[in-house]
Amino acid sequence: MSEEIQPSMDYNLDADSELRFEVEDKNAKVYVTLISGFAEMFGTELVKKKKYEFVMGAKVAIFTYHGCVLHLAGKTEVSYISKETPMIQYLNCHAALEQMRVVAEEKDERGPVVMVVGPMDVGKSTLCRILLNYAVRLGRRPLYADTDVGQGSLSIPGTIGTILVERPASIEEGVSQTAPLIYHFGHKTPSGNSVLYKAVISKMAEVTLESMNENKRTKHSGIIINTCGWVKGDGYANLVHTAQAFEVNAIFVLDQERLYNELLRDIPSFVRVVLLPKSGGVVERSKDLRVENRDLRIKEYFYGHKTPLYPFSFEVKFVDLKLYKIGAPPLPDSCMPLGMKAEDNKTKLVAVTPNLGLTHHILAVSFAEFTEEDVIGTNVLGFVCVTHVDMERQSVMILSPQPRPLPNTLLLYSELQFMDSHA
Ligand SMILES: Nc1ncnc2c1ncn2[C@@H]1O[C@H](COP(=O)(O)OP(=O)(O)OP(=O)(O)O)[C@@H](O)[C@H]1O
Repeated sequence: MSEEIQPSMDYNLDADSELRFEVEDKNAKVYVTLISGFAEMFGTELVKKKKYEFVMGAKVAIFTYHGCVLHLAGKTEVSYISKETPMIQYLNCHAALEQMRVVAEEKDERGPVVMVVGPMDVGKSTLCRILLNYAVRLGRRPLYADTDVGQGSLSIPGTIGTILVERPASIEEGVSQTAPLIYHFGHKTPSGNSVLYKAVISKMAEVTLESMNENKRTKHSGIIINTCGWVKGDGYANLVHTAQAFEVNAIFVLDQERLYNELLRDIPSFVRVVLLPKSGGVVERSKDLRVENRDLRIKEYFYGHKTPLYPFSFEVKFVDLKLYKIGAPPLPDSCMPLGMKAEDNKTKLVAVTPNLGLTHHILAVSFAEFTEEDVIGTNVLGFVCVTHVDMERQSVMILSPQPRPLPNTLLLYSELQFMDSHA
């Protein structure tokens, strides 16, 4: 078989410009090397002469403040240099946050808590990554809270979480996922259960803010909060709730003037609300691609990304499972017990009797041992996937990152599914 000759080319970038490219081919491998000068990818500096590998799905911008030469080898979908980037504005935002951190240090107060908002595909996650990278490059130790349940970066979809950021994101693998604090939500969009979403956000915010008191460096460094692209109606109400719960002191609004004006109207004036342009390079993702991405995140959870992981498969008897779903089906207020609102039902733990419908579903393994505990407000240990339900044997087969036994048997049902094609 003759090997296809791969294109390879040097790109000369002027100061304040970026090389953008996408990799779409399933088997393509694209390599980038910084030949001379200085360059960074979403805030992480490239090491000179090091070869970085990108595979299918990569949508990349390599930016330079001073000019550089980059070598690009392999089949890309598009590759071009752009001089129109909002990086200087993003850098100014970082500088403003840094000033707030200096003041926080002097007064031993909490540093900036900033929320990044905007519609879908405007580069919210990318801006968070840039701001976090710039902060750690200056020796800061900020927290990153990801409240995007659909396309979050800290764990599998259907969850929200917080992580302490101690080093710049890896060029090839993104934001580090070491030891995040993860909360189960169980739906791929906040609209799946808005009451529960708000309750989980409140709890996560409380714990995250409290954790800042344990470490002075983190306290002064602050928090960067990423949000969902759902900005209308209930989605907007969720954003306002998140801002209140985290007691934010700045909001960066990407691309949408309407959202910016709504926030100016509804958020107290001591919160700085800043409108920022989106980068022309941000790539729109179709609905199908979002579904694919969600699937990929779950696959990576069990099977790893660059470094392969080897999950375990074992049987668990129905009697050994304490399986719950959060949120009972809606009842009219008139049918509710005295003093309860229909809303309370949405955060209620409902026992699930195992059945065939569980097949392929993700289950969150709770840290809580008893239902009397605050299960919704307790973070999770990890996730398993039901690969098979055997009604005759009264058991389920599960895919788990750890060998048997389950570290805890209180499991929470998730609407998200994963077809394990490896099994
Ligand atoms: N300047 C750029 N040039 C090329 N690609 C970029 C650039 N900025 C961001 N991207 C890519 O665009 C894609 C979408 O960006 P990002 O995930 O930050 O958007 P988002 O607003 O957070 O999306 P969502 O609505 O799903 O939360 C990502 O794959 C990212 O790598």
